[in-house]
Amino acid sequence: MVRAWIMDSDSSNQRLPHMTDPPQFIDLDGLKQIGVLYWKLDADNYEKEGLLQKIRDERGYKSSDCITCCPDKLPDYDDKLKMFFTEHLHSDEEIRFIMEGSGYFDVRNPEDKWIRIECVKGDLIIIPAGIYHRFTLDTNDHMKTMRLFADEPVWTPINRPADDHPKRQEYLQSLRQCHTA
Ligand SMILES: CSCCC(=O)/C(O)=C/O
Ligand SMILES: [Fe+2]
Repeated sequence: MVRAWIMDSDSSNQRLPHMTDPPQFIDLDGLKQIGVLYWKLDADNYEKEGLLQKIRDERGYKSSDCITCCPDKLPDYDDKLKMFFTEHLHSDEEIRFIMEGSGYFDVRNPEDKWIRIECVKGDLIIIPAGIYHRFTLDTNDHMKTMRLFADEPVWTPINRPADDHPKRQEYLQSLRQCHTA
């Protein structure tokens, strides 16, 4: 099952877990409260399993592609990983289905602390539009992921600060509504 935790304040080696001592784990409900959604799929049999297609149909994801993050398969590997790890938001959801390997998606919680989400083969994660986040490989240095998109397969990071961005405002409003409901 996916694990998530509040990160420590050590800014060395982004690929290490960076758990606090003792660890402060966040469960699936805690992730859902900040808009992050998660499913576990059978990465070796997902077409037959049918759950991915069901999620695609329900959430209207029209296109997808695959990206393999590793030194010999990702063009401009160093620059891309730097870009992925630069805190940013997107105007759409970020939907990633891990087909091989592993990596960390970090998201900011309402107190602006980093929550590290450990994603491994079979994990499907949806990071909401407007949340500040970043991505890094872990020390295994390999992750193959399917990227799903509501429309054209376009990936545009909007680096922090982007507090006035409409989707950032919309996201913050959704958190307020969640906590007053
Ligand atoms: C492993 S998917 C590449 C990273 C990415 O698309 C993104 O937006 C990270 O936040
Ligand atoms: Fe992103």
